[in-house]
Amino acid sequence: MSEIATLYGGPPTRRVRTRDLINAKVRGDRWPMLTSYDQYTASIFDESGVPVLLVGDSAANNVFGHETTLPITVDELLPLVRAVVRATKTALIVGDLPFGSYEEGPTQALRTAVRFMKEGGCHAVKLEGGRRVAPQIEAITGAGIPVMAHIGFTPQREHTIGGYRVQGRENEGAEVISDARAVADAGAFAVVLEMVPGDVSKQITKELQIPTVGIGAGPDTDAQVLVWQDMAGLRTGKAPRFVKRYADLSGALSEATRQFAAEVRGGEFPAAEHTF
Ligand SMILES: Nc1nc(=O)c2c([nH]1)NC[C@@H]1CN(c3ccc(C(=O)N[C@@H](CCC(=O)O)C(=O)O)cc3)CN21
Ligand SMILES: CC(C)C(=O)C(=O)O
Ligand SMILES: [Mg+2]
Repeated sequence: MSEIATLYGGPPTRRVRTRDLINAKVRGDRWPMLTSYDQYTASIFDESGVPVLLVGDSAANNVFGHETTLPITVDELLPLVRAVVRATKTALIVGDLPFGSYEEGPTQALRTAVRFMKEGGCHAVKLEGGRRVAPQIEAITGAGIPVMAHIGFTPQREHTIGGYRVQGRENEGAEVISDARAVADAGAFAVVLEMVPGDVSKQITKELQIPTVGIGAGPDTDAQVLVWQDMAGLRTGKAPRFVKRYADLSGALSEATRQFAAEVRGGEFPAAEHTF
């Protein structure tokens, strides 16, 4: 029995819907979310029972090699969204709106969200911000497009925030809590809490009826998300403290690559069975 089956109480015969995630919260069932940017990871995560996949603007870092998430464009992200949608059968696919594609106001935000649904084929969109983007969330959900919010540390604002910093350490997290209420009231179906103290995210999770998705927000959120290359150990170097590596893909791929290179140099590959 896969986790997807337990999420909506049956075998994996259809896509997960936002309603299933609300129902999971009512039952007290936690669920995992991962980023994905390509068909092979998407299909592995889908078949492994991850009910929600995020085609993150973090593709800027983890696919295109940028320092920050700021440079990625809608035109660059949409083909990755399409690939992930095409490769999956049951996961709900969320497309992450890039920096600059929704800040101008509700009209721009809705226009971009419609492109994600039409051209990307995803099932929901995500955008960063709390009270500030409540009008955008209202406009998008008003058109029937589910919105996942994202508050706490919002990487698209790192130049204003001043680096990667835990948010909500002052005033018992009053700012983060009021952002959480604002996005829920605006109609978001879920909210990502990034780098928020555990007690603050616990309180938000208890108060809101929509699921909370934590990243560096402690154990008490309804769901947990990680960037897949962090989770699988493909990314090397210093990872954020909230990352747990469940595999060493970097080591495995380096070893395979060295062996291939050595066998080509040594004339051992291709052998007879690889030759027509
Ligand atoms: N590979 C990857 N993983 C991510 O989690 C991620 C991305 N890319 N790209 C977009 C954003 C950027 N994020 C980040 C990036 C760095 C830290 C970080 O370095 N955190 C440190 C410092 C925390 C502090 O000083 O309070 C840490 O140790 O957690 C955190 C979140 C999360 N997102
Ligand atoms: C880390 C998650 C929540 C994200 O926004 C991304 O990967 O772009
Ligand atoms: Mg993002």
